[in-house]
Amino acid sequence: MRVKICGITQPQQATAIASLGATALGFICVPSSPRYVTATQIRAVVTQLPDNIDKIGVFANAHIQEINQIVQDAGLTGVQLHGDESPEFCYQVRKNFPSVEILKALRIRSLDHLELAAIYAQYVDTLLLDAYHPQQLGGTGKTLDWAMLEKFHPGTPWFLAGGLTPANILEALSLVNPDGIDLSSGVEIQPGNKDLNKVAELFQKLGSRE
Ligand SMILES: O=C(O)c1ccccc1NCC(=O)[C@H](O)[C@H](O)COP(=O)(O)O
Repeated sequence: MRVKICGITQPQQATAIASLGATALGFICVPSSPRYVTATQIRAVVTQLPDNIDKIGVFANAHIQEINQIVQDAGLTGVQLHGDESPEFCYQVRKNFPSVEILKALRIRSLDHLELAAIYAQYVDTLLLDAYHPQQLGGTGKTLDWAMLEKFHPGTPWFLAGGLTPANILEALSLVNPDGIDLSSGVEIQPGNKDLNKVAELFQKLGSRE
């Protein structure tokens, strides 16, 4: 299973988290976020990481030119669209970056909202389901209703996100069967400062399933 730790800001924490078992790291390219990092800061982290770690930039309602510039300057291997991007916009991004993984985050409010997944699945490589929060776009610590996702099979690989922690991950995975999981605030001391003990506990819990 893919494991993405999101909201990385510090090079030493990135390499430690990769060594613990993360397969992907996320960098928040949304200026209003307390976890925001510039392309220069991301590059400083990315150059320290092994090739097999996915380096994913998280954007929200950004212009395609801005995404383009940051992908190149930072050395990203993936782009996560976490705002209100339309399927058409996702398709444009997909066409612009044929060798970059494109992820669309859907902030799920209700069962009806899940129907969007089938539409977006046609235009992106991967979906990410996050919890809806009226004021914050992401990193909220709010969980989804996992029982609602028991039969969720969008036809494309997907990550489960939203309020996952070392304490609740096994319960979540007993109900839901995603291709990957994404955690941010559940493994943090404060926004952008990851708690390596919690990350280690997460991988210990995941290891106990095998
Ligand atoms: O984390 C942020 O600050 C953020 C800001 C704006 C857009 C997206 C953001 N995070 C996206 C993520 O992929 C988080 O990992 C995801 O929302 C889960 O967060 P959490 O509930 O804290 O595990």
